[in-house]
Amino acid sequence: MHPIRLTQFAQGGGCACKIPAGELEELLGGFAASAEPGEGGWAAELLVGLEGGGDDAAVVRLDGERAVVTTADFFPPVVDDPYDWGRIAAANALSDVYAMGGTPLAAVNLLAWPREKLPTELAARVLRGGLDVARSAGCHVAGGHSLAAPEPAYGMSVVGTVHPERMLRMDAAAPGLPLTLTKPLGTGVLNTRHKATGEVFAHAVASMAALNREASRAAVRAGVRAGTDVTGFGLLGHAFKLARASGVTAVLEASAVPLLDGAREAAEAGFVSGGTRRNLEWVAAETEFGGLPETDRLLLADAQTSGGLLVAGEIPGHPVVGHLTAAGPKPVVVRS
Ligand SMILES: Nc1ncnc2c1ncn2[C@@H]1O[C@H](COP(=O)(O)OP(=O)(O)OP(=O)(O)O)[C@@H](O)[C@H]1O
Ligand SMILES: [Mg+2]
Repeated sequence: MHPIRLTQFAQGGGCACKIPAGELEELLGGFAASAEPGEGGWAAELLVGLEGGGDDAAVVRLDGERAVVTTADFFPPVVDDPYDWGRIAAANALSDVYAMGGTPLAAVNLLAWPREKLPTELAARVLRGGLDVARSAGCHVAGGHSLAAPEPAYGMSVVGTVHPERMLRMDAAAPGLPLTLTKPLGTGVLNTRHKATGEVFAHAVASMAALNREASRAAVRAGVRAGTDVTGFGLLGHAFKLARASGVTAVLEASAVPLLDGAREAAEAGFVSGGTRRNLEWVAAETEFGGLPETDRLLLADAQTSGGLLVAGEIPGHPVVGHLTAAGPKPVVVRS
């Protein structure tokens, strides 16, 4: 077990400590509609903003072939190892650029650190993890901001580019398309177990620290136009957001959804975060579950940290977990 258990300094955990989806939408309601330019007008055309429930990142057009993608993400420690936490947080922040089909160019660190409680040397290892993952993505880490705070938090703001006609948008999914998921679910329950017991799940760490770059490139190459990444709102929450924004119904085949080893056992043993339970509550009214058992519902709602891409289309080598139909009575249907 790690000598200093970073997860014990966090109340919540990773993407599971996001403000619940319903509350966030209430908070942001009217934010997009009220956005009128000042006297000089806008400096650039906004291609993707908060309309329709928001997307993974904001996108503004530069010209006919290039647009700028911008996003930010930071969260408390999800694992005890500082270097791994840094890698995971960076992969997660970069992921929102990949979720738009873009290429990250430069990032700046966002760091909150309880200076009296934790040694600076640990913070340096967190930043090192972030730097190593960003470098592997070909993305500069060229600055940042640091804050003394009661709880540690780390992440990045990332800027990238994307072709304006080849983005993976939340609102461009169409009936008849398959749904592909590029990483297995279960990081939420395994992180919750890690926080409670100190057991290390190396395969979950490897999955969270892995970039969504290849999946994103393959999707864009395959002509996919709609997608998102599966993070704090779980597969169900993100599938709902995609279906709602596109005006379609997402049909998920529960048995086709891959799980990390040990995820089902962790869920059955009760290592379920508050975030996951709130996800399930949020989507319950929008989802037709049939007779799907509670554990399976929780796993489909499991709040992921640095999860995979969910795209409307096929990516060779990744499982199809459902398909899209014309809008039915519910935006999400789960078949057992
Ligand atoms: N404080 C905020 N002000 C304005 N918009 C916000 C704020 N917090 C979240 N949003 C927007 O709400 C939407 C949903 O946020 P969320 O963090 O779930 O998206 P996300 O970045 O794709 O998440 P993740 O990083 O977990 O993939 C996004 O469009 C995001 O930009
Ligand atoms: Mg996202």
